[in-house]
Amino acid sequence: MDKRERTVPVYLLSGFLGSGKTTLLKRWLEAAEAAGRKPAVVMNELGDVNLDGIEIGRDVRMAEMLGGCICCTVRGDLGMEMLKLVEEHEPDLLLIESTGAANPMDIIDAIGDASMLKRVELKQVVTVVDAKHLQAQRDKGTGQTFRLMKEQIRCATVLILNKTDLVTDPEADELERLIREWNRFAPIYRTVGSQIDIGLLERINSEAASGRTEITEEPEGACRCGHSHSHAEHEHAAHEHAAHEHAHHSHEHVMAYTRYFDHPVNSEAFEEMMGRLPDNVYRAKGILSFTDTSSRFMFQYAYKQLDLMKINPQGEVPDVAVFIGEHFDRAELELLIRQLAG
Ligand SMILES: Nc1nc2c(ncn2[C@@H]2O[C@H](COP(=O)(O)OP(=O)(O)OP(=O)(O)O)[C@@H](O)[C@H]2O)c(=O)[nH]1
Repeated sequence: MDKRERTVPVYLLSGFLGSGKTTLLKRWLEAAEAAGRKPAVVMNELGDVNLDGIEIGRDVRMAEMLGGCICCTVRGDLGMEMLKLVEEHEPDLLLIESTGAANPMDIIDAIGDASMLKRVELKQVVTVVDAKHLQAQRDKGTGQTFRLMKEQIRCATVLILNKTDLVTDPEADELERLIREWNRFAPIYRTVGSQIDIGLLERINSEAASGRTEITEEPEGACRCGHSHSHAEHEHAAHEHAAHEHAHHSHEHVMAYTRYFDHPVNSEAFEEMMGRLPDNVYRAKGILSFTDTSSRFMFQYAYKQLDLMKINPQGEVPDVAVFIGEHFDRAELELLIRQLAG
């Protein structure tokens, strides 16, 4: 069949900050490449630089949407970027990685709008859940982060309970029960390093996201995305709208601070500084040159866990760090960073 007549399947990767979406995206791209399929990617970052994109192969067609979240500030651009990718590159599949602060409901709407203009079809909403973080949020029991995580879980057609190496088996059982209360339909897979059979991920439950599932009553705790529950959607239109309004604003508490570095820093001082980050800075990533090593490093920090990887980025990539958290004091953070520079 002529590629232009085919429908391009779209997979949306959702999940809170640092849950393992990029790790999954990389696996997906490897699987697509191994199967001889051509993927295209839309990556969205809250910060002004796409650090995750550096890890993705240069030959993958990618649209970067930076400095805002596709579910609101740059939402209008998503459809356009998708259509451009499809038009120009005729991919076999399209993967969209949203920021961890995004509410999938709004992105699903935007994909729906794009599908009216081009043959693209949302196949799965894959929500990656950080087991340890969900556990901590559940223990706290309130707050915008907890509500957003719940929303992301509700909208999923497939759920990945990731980072299960950081919880015990009984704790993972408990978390699955909690997730089930919010989403009764999506299969749940436990993973470490988002390791899952991608073929399976593409096959399972494949009608759910595209609106073909017939559901005669809205089950308690069901997804409110309105894409898989067409009956309920009409009956509860007003309620849906209220939920939408609320959800649309539910992540405004999350903020990003992008900091460029003019000089290399000491690696030990850097690790020490990361250990002193305030609790409300729960995610950070960046690329740095150290005074005491010859290679450059990419760092990833999620909920107190710091990983450093040697990298050799292509092209001009500045030394930069992006810090993401809730209502944190930028001045306090800047002070920590200045101390680092000596
Ligand atoms: N312990 C543990 N760490 C993991 C696991 N999966 C991913 N990580 C680490 O968690 C960090 C965040 O992973 P990413 O894949 O970048 O998460 P993300 O959801 O794309 O993050 P954002 O783009 O900030 O929303 C990285 O340092 C990963 O190496 C896991 O199963 N266990």
